[in-house]
Amino acid sequence: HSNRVMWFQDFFPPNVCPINAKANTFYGIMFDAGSTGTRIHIYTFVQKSPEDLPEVEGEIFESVKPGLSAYADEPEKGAESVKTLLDMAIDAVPPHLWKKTPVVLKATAGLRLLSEEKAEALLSEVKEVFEESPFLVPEDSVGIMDGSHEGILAWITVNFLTGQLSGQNQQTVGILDLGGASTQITFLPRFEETLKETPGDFLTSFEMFNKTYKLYTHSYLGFGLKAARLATLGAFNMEVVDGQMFRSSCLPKQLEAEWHFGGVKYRYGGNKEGETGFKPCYLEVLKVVKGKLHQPEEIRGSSFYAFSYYYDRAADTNLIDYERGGVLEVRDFERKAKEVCDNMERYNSASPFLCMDLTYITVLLKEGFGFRDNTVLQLTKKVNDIETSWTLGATFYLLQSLGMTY
Ligand SMILES: O=c1[nH]cnc2c1ncn2[C@@H]1O[C@H](COP(=O)(O)OP(=O)(O)O)[C@@H](O)[C@H]1O
Ligand SMILES: [Ca+2]
Repeated sequence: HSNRVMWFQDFFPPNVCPINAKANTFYGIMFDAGSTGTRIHIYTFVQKSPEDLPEVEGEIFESVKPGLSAYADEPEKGAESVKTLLDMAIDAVPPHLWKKTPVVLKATAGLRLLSEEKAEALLSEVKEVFEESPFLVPEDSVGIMDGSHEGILAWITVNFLTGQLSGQNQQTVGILDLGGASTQITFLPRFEETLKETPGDFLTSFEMFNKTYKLYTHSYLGFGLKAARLATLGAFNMEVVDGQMFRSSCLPKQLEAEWHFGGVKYRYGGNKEGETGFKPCYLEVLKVVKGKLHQPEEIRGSSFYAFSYYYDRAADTNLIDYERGGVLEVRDFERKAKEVCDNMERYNSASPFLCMDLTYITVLLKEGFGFRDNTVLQLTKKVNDIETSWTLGATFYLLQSLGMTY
């Protein structure tokens, strides 16, 4: 690579292109169209020399709710929510770099669950918004991301930010992402046995920063926290009959309410007459999870980074500090689930789903992935002030494919 010209050199005269000054700063804009919200990440990078990995100098982050899938029947409105966020990038990126700054939107599980027609309508409206912007719009700039990429790119992000992708002694960490509609698990297998025991479609080779990683990764569609709520209520993927009521022992007894997800309205409530509390709730949730997930032996003893709803629910219940995150064991989620579910009346002010959510997280970790009670989870929202989201990995991948980094 030694002869490669840094990409910016051809539009600065050589005498004003000081390699160590701001000229080697570049930007990337990545949209995360998640099932519960749309987010923009505007990254600033500095590449000090072609031999080093680029450095992330900063990130501007903003989000809107609901997610694109909530606009399934009014795609222009969905695209408008993207436009609002993109306008921020106009202010954040210096005008002379607009044309060199790529903008991409990747949608995840919310759009995977829509019909192809509705998803396509939304994406093509978004594409129009991009094309009217002053930024670089690569081919395939708007689309639905592959589930395996979602896990891999989050793994790249976390391991890049924790310094595991540079230098010699790489001790990579596995990651757990719990979204609204899907959940991902990704790690670098250490044992030959794991590779042998794992179904082929759970293993993906991936090249990043001149290295190839063979990762274990899988995205379980329908196993995100909100999809799991519907599954527990027996309402996931159901034709909802008008006025139909879904009940669960994981909800406060007297509760009756309505909930919108993926453009559908659901009525739900507690077990007015029957049982409520941790035990019956656990059994109810277990039906949703049991036997549905692959359990790699190797992960039982190792520690994982966890974020998204793992983080949010741990922070909501003071298991970790909302700003700083923290370290937990799987059994801490179970302890908290018991506490909340067996005292539901005391907790229902925050969210009526708190008991169900904590129980689902417990069941997913223990009975789904097969983690032990004492498996350690590092709950992290940010590392060095950068969000632990697949979006950073996706931006690296994008810059690499455009020849802007090595
Ligand atoms: O940039 C981020 N950093 C950390 N967490 C994020 C970020 N963006 C979204 N999340 C988390 O993702 C979860 C919502 O999942 P999402 O809406 O992405 O569903 P999906 O992944 O199933 O499509 C929430 O817990 C939210 O806090
Ligand atoms: Ca997500």
